[in-house]
Amino acid sequence: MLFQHFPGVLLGVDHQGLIRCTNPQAMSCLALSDQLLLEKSPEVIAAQGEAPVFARAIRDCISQGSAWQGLVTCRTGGGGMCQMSVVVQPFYDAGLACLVMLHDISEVFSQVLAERYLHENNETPENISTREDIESYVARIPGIVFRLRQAHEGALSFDYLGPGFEEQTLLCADEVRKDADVLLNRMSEEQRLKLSIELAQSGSTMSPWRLEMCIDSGSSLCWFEARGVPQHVADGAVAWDGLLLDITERKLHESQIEKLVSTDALTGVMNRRAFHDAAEAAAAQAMRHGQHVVLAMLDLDHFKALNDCYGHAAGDKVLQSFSETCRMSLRPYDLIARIGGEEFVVMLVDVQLVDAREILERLRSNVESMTMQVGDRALRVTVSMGAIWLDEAEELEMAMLRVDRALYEAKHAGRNCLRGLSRGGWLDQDEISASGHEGDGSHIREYRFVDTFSGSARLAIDEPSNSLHELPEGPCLPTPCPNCGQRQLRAPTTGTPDAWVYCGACRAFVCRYHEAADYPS
Ligand SMILES: Nc1nc2c(ncn2[C@@H]2O[C@H](COP(=O)(O)OP(=O)(O)OP(=O)(O)O)[C@@H](O)[C@H]2O)c(=O)[nH]1
Repeated sequence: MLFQHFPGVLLGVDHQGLIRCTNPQAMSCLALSDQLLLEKSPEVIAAQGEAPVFARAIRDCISQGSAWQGLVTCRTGGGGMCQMSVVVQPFYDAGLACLVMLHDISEVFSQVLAERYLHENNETPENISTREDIESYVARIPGIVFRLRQAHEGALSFDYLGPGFEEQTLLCADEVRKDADVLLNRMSEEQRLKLSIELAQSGSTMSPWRLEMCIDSGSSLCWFEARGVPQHVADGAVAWDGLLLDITERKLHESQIEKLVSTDALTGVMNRRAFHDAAEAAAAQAMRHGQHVVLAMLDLDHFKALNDCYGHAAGDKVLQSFSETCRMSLRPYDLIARIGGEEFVVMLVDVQLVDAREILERLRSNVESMTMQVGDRALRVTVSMGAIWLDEAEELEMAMLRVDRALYEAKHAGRNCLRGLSRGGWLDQDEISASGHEGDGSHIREYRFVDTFSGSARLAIDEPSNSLHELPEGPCLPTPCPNCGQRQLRAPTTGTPDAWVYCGACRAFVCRYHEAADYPS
């Protein structure tokens, strides 16, 4: 009985997930015969790209008894497509595990229009039995039925907005009907643009469209899945019959799952996988805008000993406090991730190079002064850090290798310190010192970096622009070094009288260019 008279397509699915029975509407609505459907999985009727969601809904229904409602673009026997509202529900009878109920939303829409006609004219169209029938039919359809019309000049208006719109969107249906912008203005710029692209494509190819959109009701954010089927209407304009389905709960669930898989459970910071994606995106964006990006690797010192002495639970507590200190010491848009047991990475985006050193130093010192109470003891830890700034177009994997070497240097140098790496080699922190040179009233400060990796020297000038100037590998000056007498003085080829001159023998900046070279005074 139920199968014969159900006002839509019904598929009975067994415990293996295969269709066991259908109703006559499968043929009349989808033009699919029993031969094509029986013993197949229900997702065979779903259009490409839609099948996985549909298959999962059926799997979950069979294994967990959970029901599902959604919209699926289905293939019809004639080679066409249609938008079906789908309900998957457990059904333990006659060897079945669940029922799949499908309603064609265009069909629903014509029923809705018929209902309106019925209401306005107080007449009964031939194909409709009673208003109660239609109302109960429409009530079974999940979502808000609409007809959206686009006039020739592109203006959008709603011919029809079904019941439930006001409760779900908290917007006044009458106002939205008069002016679609009342609804569209609640969407982000990006989603409005997506919608207009979908509508333009759908209007020109007369194919269905589908979009997930977020509507800001003022007091909350609601997610909807919208689908529309186009048709030409009387005045030659295009109208879409469609459904808005509230998917807020699903979106919330998805974002919780996303958070779970991207977050380190112990510390709440990002895990390695999430960091990789976020760091690549952040670095690419910063590079596009000409901003500096600094990557640092942090490793707690003697953590094994701490675990051995005070127990794993105390170690866990230290990791949590350490993460919290990182969060508090950095800006909200800097990235922090735990990539191993007691190993973390930090990415500072849009940072001036000299500031980066100060930020990381402050973090190191905050960790040093942090105390954690374990029983009657106050524990202290220290952290070693390696830091590099990212080169343009450098792969993140390569940068991770470089920063790992910088961290190794920090451990090697006695721990609880920061070591950096220039483009060519190590920046030995002990050698980094502000020379106090203030230019002539300008804000130029000079830093000395001795590159112990390659043995050559670099001169970094902290100008207001924070740009880094490397000492070119120019020829030796003929003058001997005022310190050691060796002839190994080098100066920038663009050397101004006040530029620093580096002695390869002393491995230090020893004098100004005009003091060393035959500079015309
Ligand atoms: N409590 C706790 N310990 C962890 C966790 N993950 C890794 N560890 C421990 O962290 C310790 C890391 O030890 P090592 O790699 O030898 O490093 P270290 O003792 O910090 O020495 P240095 O890095 O050289 O200063 C190991 O004992 C791991 O068992 C965790 O989630 N919780």
